[in-house]
Amino acid sequence: MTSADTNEEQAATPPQPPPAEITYSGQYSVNPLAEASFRRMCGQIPSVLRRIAQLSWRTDRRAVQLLLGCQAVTGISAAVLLTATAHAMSPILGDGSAGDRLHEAVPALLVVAFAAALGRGAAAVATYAERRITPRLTTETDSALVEAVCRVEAAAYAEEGFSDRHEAAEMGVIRSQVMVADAQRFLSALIRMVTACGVLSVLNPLMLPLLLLAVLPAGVGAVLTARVDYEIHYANIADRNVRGMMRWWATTSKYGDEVRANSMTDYLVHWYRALSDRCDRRTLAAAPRTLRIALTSAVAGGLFLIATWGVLAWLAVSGRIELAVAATAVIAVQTTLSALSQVVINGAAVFHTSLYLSDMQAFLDDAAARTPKRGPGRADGRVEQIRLDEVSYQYPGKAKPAVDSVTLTLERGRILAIVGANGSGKSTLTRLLTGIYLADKGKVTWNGADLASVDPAGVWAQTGLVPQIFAQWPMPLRENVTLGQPRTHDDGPVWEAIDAVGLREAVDDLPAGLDTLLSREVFGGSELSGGQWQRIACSRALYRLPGLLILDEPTSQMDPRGEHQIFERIKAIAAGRITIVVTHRLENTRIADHIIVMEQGRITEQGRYDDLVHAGGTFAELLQLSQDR
Ligand SMILES: Nc1ncnc2c1ncn2[C@@H]1O[C@H](COP(=O)(O)OP(=O)(O)OP(=O)(O)O)[C@@H](O)[C@H]1O
Repeated sequence: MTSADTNEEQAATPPQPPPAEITYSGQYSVNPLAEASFRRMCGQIPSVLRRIAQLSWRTDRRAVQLLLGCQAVTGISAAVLLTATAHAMSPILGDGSAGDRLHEAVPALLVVAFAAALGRGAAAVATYAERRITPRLTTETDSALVEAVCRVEAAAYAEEGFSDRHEAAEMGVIRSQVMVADAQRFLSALIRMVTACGVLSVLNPLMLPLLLLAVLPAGVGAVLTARVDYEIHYANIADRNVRGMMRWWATTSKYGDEVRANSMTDYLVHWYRALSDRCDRRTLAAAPRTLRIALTSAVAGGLFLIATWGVLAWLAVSGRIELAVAATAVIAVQTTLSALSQVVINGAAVFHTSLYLSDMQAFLDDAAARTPKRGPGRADGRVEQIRLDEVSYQYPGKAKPAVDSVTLTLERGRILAIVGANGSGKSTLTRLLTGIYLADKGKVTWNGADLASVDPAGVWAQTGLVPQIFAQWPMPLRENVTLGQPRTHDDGPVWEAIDAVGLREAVDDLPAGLDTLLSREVFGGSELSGGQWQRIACSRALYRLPGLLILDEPTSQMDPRGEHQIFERIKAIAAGRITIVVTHRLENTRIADHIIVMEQGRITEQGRYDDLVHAGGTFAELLQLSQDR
């Protein structure tokens, strides 16, 4: 092929398609702030301070007490400092020699120095207290979020907006790293400001309203800017969510081979950049608005500030206040101004935090409401029989049920095989059998108890599941088998499970045997092959000695020896449990006592292997196709 051919071919190739436009959708797509008034937004600050205080109190009471104590000391020292300054001014600006004036002012100046030192000391201790609270508060918030997601009904994952709201809630965790510091700075600035204002209003009542007017525009500006930031955050949630997922898929070593050998790097980078650009575009589009807000508030604030200084000069020049009082007023104005700007900056930060905390709390509340609450029933005793009566299940947003009016009885000691085309509902059926999903119609019973009213923990304690796509936990091999639920103090049963799947030799070859960390990415970790991982997945289900053993394509990655060994094992232990095998390798269904064939969510054929082979139905057709090479 000539280079001209190559160029022609390249020119004919369509450009890289952009990432799909995904919007944070459904009932949660409405920005809660869009219609909120400025007053309502400011009104959120006290309630978020209360929330932060409650969270901190639960984390470390003593540190909170220390923090509050420091705030009180800050207020007292600020008041003492200004009052002592006023006392020092009279002698300093009075008559007499410089030495005499200074001498007379010394006691007041000493008080000033002491109050300043006390204020600084209180600030340092407050920072220490905040640093005691923040890490644990963040960990607590983060862990609560992880736990909430792990504990919801599995059906929630398929619901509209669930993962986007999870992403939005993550921002609350990030924000929790700064919220105590923001709240602490806000409170201490507020205390300093109130104190300085008090002193100022004693000196001259006119000064205070003017000063408030000087800072008010900055406050309004900061809150409006926080509102714009939140709007952008809100608009970017869906893209950020997808970008986060894409980042993991693109960079995890698990898919490294596929990314490279299928030349996906360029497209993935293009995707990632395109999503980031989309987020940036929204952010940049808002920049003129924030600039307008900043300029307007600066101009308004500046005008009021000029008025404040003008009034102070007029009071002093016209002799309405003494020079000493005017000098103290200058210091009080400066103190109030700096405290006020801190109040505004940190108040806006607290307000900003409140937005993300509300998202996080809403998600946590929603997740708590979605934990399985199925009634007081218990699935006690070994499971002897599972029955499905006219069971149907439809995924949210899907037009047709994934499982449609299925009736079936499973008995202990028997093996059921489920076969059928892709998407015919086999995996969904296993989720219904185990109560991972609850049926929309009909009922599933374990030993006669309806799963809709039974605590699922008891059901899952009796279940061993090898799913089609199984987890490869970055944990030591032992925990990959026991899943953190050891049956004995020794490793005997672990080795038994490993022997059952023919993995002893491979484990012996690992650098630390059962202690080997199964994660190539971690220093000292090792990696297994795909088939070896699948054997681990089988061993963990066997290790549980479950009453219900479900194997969904358990040997798809195994060599024939491994596959044979697993099926021999399934047969050998079948007497003590209900066994379900989902498979596309129809030869493997020979071990089953009963086979069901699923099509579009329904059971269309059932019987034993020999009957179905000669029935001339779907099973026979699929078997023939699998042998037609
Ligand atoms: N989490 C989900 N959310 C929405 N729809 C789903 C979900 N999981 C499965 N489905 C849909 O339900 C139907 C049945 O899927 P299921 O996974 O049960 O099929 P299957 O028979 O196990 O397929 P396969 O042989 O490919 O594993 C399919 O149409 C699928 O698109």
